[in-house]
Amino acid sequence: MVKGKVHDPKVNSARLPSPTTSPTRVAIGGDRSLKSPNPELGLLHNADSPSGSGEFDNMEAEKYSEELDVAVRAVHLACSLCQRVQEGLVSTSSDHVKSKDDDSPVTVADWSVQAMISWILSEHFGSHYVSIVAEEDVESLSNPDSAADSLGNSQVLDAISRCNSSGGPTGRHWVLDPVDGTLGFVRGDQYAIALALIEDGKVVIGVLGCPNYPMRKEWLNYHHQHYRAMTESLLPSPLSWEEGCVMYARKGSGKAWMQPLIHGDEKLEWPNFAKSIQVSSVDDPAQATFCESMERANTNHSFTAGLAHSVGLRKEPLRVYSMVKYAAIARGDAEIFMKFARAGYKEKIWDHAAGVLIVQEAGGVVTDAGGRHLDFSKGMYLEGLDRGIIACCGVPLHDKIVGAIFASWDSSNL
Ligand SMILES: Nc1ncnc2c1ncn2[C@@H]1O[C@H](COP(=O)(O)O)[C@@H](OP(=O)(O)O)[C@H]1O
Ligand SMILES: [Mg+2]
Repeated sequence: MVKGKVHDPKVNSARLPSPTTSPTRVAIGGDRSLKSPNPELGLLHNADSPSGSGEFDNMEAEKYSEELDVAVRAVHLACSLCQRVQEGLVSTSSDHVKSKDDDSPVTVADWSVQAMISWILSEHFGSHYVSIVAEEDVESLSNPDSAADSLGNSQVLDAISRCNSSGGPTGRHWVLDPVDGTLGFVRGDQYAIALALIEDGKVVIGVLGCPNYPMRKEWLNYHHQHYRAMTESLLPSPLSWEEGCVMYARKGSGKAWMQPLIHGDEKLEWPNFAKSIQVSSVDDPAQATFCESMERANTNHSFTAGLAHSVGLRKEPLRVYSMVKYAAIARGDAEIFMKFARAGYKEKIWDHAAGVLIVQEAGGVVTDAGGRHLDFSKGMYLEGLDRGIIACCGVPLHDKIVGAIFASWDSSNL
């Protein structure tokens, strides 16, 4: 059994980069730094703030800056934790992977990340004020065959069980997928840590950690383990193959940001910067890359192949696990993401909230197959979702795909 690293001192003492070019950094380390108001919180909204903005813009830019700051730092920590667990998983047996009631896999990383992020949010904002909707429930941990013995202590179980909100149309709810794309995670491939804040039914901040995101978009096609070995042998300096990023956005800012993931001891010294990201400007289907779930069970590959053909997409689909697909759209590394789950499957808000906001703020469009915005106000499911999800870098491609769905749906066997 892999040991849980929720309170790993090395992870907790890491200093996280501020999302701006400011040289100032604040340690997330001990309880105090999480509990006390952070004097540097302005750093985040400085990054958001349009130049020459007036008082109103400053007020707008300050909105959610504290939440975003805490969330970005928490996701960085979660990424470090997952990287260590994944390294352990791929080098040992599948003993560390458990199955939930629906047979989907779950690992100690899922519970550890959920416990850690729940604990960070509660320490910072007060456990009575924090509502968290998250993928893992504490019942699966009570299973004698679960990883509970490696997590063990009651504080951790408390932190996990605090994530028992089911969201809804009013109030503030944090939404967490501790390890999205668990199959990718256990196979040593792509996965994501997704944290979003929903207020009165709208996603207002989104943070997506993608620990295995490659530095070259072509490498998204390769299994993570393979490209890592390949780049180590091909590239001159060890830093060249550094990978992984944390992306984030705040609703209405019209901007999305990306920080490189901090690695090992470099956590303490890593230059402090965040880079603005934008969707691709490609609107010619022949030039566009579309991505979709790796798993046939999660989306209908033959329906998307038909759509691709009818709108003139020429490239092979990019099949990637997890919300890394939203990350690829937001970074401009792919143009389209489509998902058509089998009839009866209800999409969960934690599988989309963070990614949708980041793509939208990076300039993209995300709707259901009927062209309507996704509704995050109905609890833990995307109730009312029309058939599937379409994320595009821009309106021209989006219109073409929604038009093609309209034209072909009735003749499909979906
Ligand atoms: N039958 C199904 N149809 C559609 N989506 C499914 C599904 N079963 C699981 N999923 C969701 O698809 C996510 C993985 O997406 P992808 O296929 O893009 O990698 C899973 O997230 P988790 O891995 O967090 O459980 C899960 O929520
Ligand atoms: Mg998920």
